[in-house]
Formats: sequence, C-alpha cells, structure tokens
Amino acid sequence: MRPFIFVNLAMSADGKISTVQRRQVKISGKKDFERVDIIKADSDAIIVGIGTVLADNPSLTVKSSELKSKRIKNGKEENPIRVVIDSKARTPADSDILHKGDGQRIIAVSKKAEQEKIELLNEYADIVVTGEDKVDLSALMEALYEYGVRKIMVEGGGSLIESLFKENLVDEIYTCVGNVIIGGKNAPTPADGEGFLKEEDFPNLKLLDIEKIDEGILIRWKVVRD
Ligand SMILES: NC(=O)C1=CN([C@@H]2O[C@H](COP(=O)(O)OP(=O)(O)OC[C@H]3O[C@@H](n4cnc5c(N)ncnc54)[C@H](O)[C@@H]3O)[C@@H](O)[C@H]2O)C=CC1
Ligand SMILES: Nc1nc(O)c(N)c(N[C@@H]2O[C@H](COP(=O)(O)O)[C@@H](O)[C@H]2O)n1
Repeated sequence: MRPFIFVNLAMSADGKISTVQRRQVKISGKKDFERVDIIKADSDAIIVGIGTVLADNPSLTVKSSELKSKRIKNGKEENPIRVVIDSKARTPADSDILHKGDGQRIIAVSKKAEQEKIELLNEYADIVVTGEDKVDLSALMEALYEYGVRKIMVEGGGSLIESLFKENLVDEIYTCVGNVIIGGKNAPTPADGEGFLKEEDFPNLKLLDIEKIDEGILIRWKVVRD
C-alpha cells in the first residue's frame, strides 16, 4: 500500500521552474501561494529532493496561522511531515527545513549514506534507509504509509518528479503556469532526468480542470493508468 501522491509546481510561460543559476524566483502570484498553502495544510507529508533543499533552502512550512490552528484542532502537528529525498545524507544540518516550524521531519537516504552524516541529521529528523545507491522511491512510499501518511504533496524539483513518474508513483499533477519568461536551455524544467526515450513510456494525463489564477493558469491533470 502507498499514499495518494500529487505533484504541485510553478512553471514559467516558457516551461522553466527556476533560473539557469537555479535561483528561486517568484513564478506564481499571491492567490496561487494561498492555494498552495491550503493544499499543503491538507497533506500528511510534503516531499522535496535534495537538489531543491540545496538550491532554495525551503522551510516547507504552512504559512497561514489559521490553517496551522485548524491542523492542531484536528489533532495534527502544525506542519505536514517534511521529507527530503537525499541518498547521500547531504542535507545541511542548519537548513531551514530542519529548524523552522514544528513537526516531524524525515530524511530518506540510501545505503550509500555515511553513518556519520546520518547520525548528525538524526538529531533533527527520522532517517529512513531504502535502496542501494539511490533512494528506492516505491519502498519509501510504503514506509511512509506505515507512518500513517495517506496524502503526499511533492514540491519538486524536476529530477525527483521525473523519477516518481518513472516509478509510476504520481496520481495527479497541478501546474501553475505563471506570466513570466525565464529562458535558458539549461534552466530546470518539471521533469529533468534522462527523459522518457520511448513514446509508449510517456505518462498519459487526463485533464481534470483549468482555472485562471492571478495572471496565470492552474492546470490539474490526473495520471491515466492502463
Ligand atoms: N517552481 C517550482 O515549483 C519548484 C522549483 N524547484 C527548482 O528545482 C530545482 C531543483 O531541482 P533538481 O536539481 O532537479 O533537484 P531535486 O530537488 O529534484 O533533487 C534531485 C536529487 O535528489 C536525489 N535523489 C535521491 N534519490 C533519488 C531518486 N530515486 N530519484 C531522483 N532523485 C533522487 C539525487 O541526488 C538528485 O540529484 C531548483 O532550481 C529549484 O528552485 C523546486 C521545487 C519547486
Ligand atoms: N508554488 C510555487 N510558486 C512559485 O512561484 C515558486 N517560486 C515556488 N517555488 C518553490 O516553493 C518552495 C518554497 O518553500 P518555502 O516558502 O520555503 O516554504 C521552494 O521549494 C521553491 O522551489 N513554488
């Protein structure tokens, strides 16, 4: 058994999720940030790749005090469990994700992670070990289910998202297309691994909904399974 998994991301009008220098930029507007906060507060866990932690140092906390209070009233912690996919335990010990806001953290590592680094991170987070060289995403999702996680929001970045698609682990994807052009052929995009080499392997999506939001559009897709 595994949780329901959805991806949420913000992409520029030319299909980039950050700049060539991997600098975090504002792609979506105020309304979209509020929408993201609501779906985050409604999730049991929020996942990012180590590339995103190193590039953006996100806290991934719920921002609205009303939403935080609502979670507490419902017997939950202020924030969903924050999970970093980090095969070699490279998460910096002073990163915001480990220090900002209340709630549980999990660093998902592989057997390649050095014991010393694991012990350091274990002061702030639970450590879940799966996979030989790289985190085994399917096994991790099963482990998160055992933690009681039923709904996961994936925040990025592109490498993690592509791997999740390759492992057939994405149920829905929500893309906010913002009204900026970022440009650069090496700027990160929503699916940034080696790509799907055969057309028959492309994940197929069913359009659920489109909505005008701020000066952009929000597109909701469901992954079609055969
Ligand atoms: N606009 C948006 O909505 C968002 C944009 N971003 C942007 O994405 C960029 C970071 O993306 P990436 O560099 O692609 O990093 P990423 O966040 O996707 O992390 C990828 C890394 O995770 C590790 N990993 C461990 N096991 C893995 C597995 N089984 N599959 C895949 N990766 C695994 C690898 O070290 C890999 O390099 C940043 O520039 C950030 O600003 C990130 C989140 C949201
Ligand atoms: N949804 C969304 N819209 C944008 O315009 C963005 N730039 C991003 N970026 C990602 O949001 C994360 C920030 O989290 P915290 O505010 O630190 O909690 C970070 O991972 C960015 O890549 N997202």
